[in-house]
Amino acid sequence: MAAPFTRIGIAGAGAWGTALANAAARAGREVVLWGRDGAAVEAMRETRVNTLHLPGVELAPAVTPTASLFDLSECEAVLLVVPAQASREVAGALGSHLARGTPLVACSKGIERGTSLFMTQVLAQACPHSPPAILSGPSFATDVAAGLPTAVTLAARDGQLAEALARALGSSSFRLYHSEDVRGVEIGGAAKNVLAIAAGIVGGRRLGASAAAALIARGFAELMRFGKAYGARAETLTGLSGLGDLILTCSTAQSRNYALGLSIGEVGGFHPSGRLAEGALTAGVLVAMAQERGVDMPIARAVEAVLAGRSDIEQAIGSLLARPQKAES
Ligand SMILES: NC(=O)C1=CN([C@@H]2O[C@H](COP(=O)(O)OP(=O)(O)OC[C@H]3O[C@@H](n4cnc5c(N)ncnc54)[C@H](O)[C@@H]3O)[C@@H](O)[C@H]2O)C=CC1
Ligand SMILES: O=C(CO)COP(=O)(O)O
Repeated sequence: MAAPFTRIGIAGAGAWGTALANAAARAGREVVLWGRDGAAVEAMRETRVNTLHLPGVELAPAVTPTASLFDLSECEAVLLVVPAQASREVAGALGSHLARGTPLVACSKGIERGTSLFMTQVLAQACPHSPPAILSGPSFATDVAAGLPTAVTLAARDGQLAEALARALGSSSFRLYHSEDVRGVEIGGAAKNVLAIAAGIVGGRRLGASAAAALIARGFAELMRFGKAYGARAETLTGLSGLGDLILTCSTAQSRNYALGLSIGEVGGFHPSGRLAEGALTAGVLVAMAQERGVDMPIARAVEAVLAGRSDIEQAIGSLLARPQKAES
């Protein structure tokens, strides 16, 4: 029988971790929310607001903030919600605290640089006694925190586990679909962030709504090609975590990745804002992995070249438009 998941741990008290903590509380769970910054956690305990990352949103009464990883040891499942590149470090530190078999759900969107591993592969290595799962889909932290209707996908290799976790975290405003296609779900979230930077550049350069739509459609073709080459199912890539999240993130400056592209398009160069934009960290490894399997991803390549300073925007746009005409695929 699946665990009842009475108590859920959240490792990472940024915008998304805090929003997920409230969502889990809304689903009727007891929630322990871990953040690494002791002073910020203390302030959260006193004010019941995560002023730094999710201002204006009150923590639900069932959420207990803590700066001690030990406090996650009683949790029946833990959501890992730190930036993708920090996932190995935090999952490794969690390992000694979690009971054997406690599911660990990756909620970040990226691919590990240096190893080219997807998030659940990183978790499996760093925390080998926990079955890994992935939660991803079109969902801004502010929307989820506000209780606006949102739908995402939760995947685990064990379909019964995915279903039980989805049931434990879901509510009328936060709907979770379950899946066994772990790879498909994690690829969609990682790739769409890179493509969203391109969409932002198109917006910042004022290239028009037609170009924006073309970018999404051709970007989706790249995501599909990459996903198929790495073992994703087509129906996952066309679902919430693939096409759904691509459309969301390529459409509004509410996305930090789109906003980064917007500023590049407007200003003409890459000036890091200090806000997390996972696509900027994923672009290089995504393009390298595409190349390795012979997958053509011209838009992702152009984003990577701009971010690395090897190409300016006019060159990047020019190289995309100058590609030889070909059959649509
Ligand atoms: N904000 C959003 O709307 C959504 C974000 N995500 C994903 O969630 C992940 C986290 O994003 P956000 O929470 O929005 O970022 P954020 O910038 O709001 O928060 C990141 C948190 O991680 C912590 N952190 C960073 N490095 C750490 C380390 N080495 N050890 C421990 N903690 C560390 C920071 O202190 C901070 O609390 C990203 O992969 C993002 O793509 C997914 C869906 C929605
Ligand atoms: O993943 C997200 C929405 O689904 C959040 O996007 P950004 O990280 O670009 O803000």
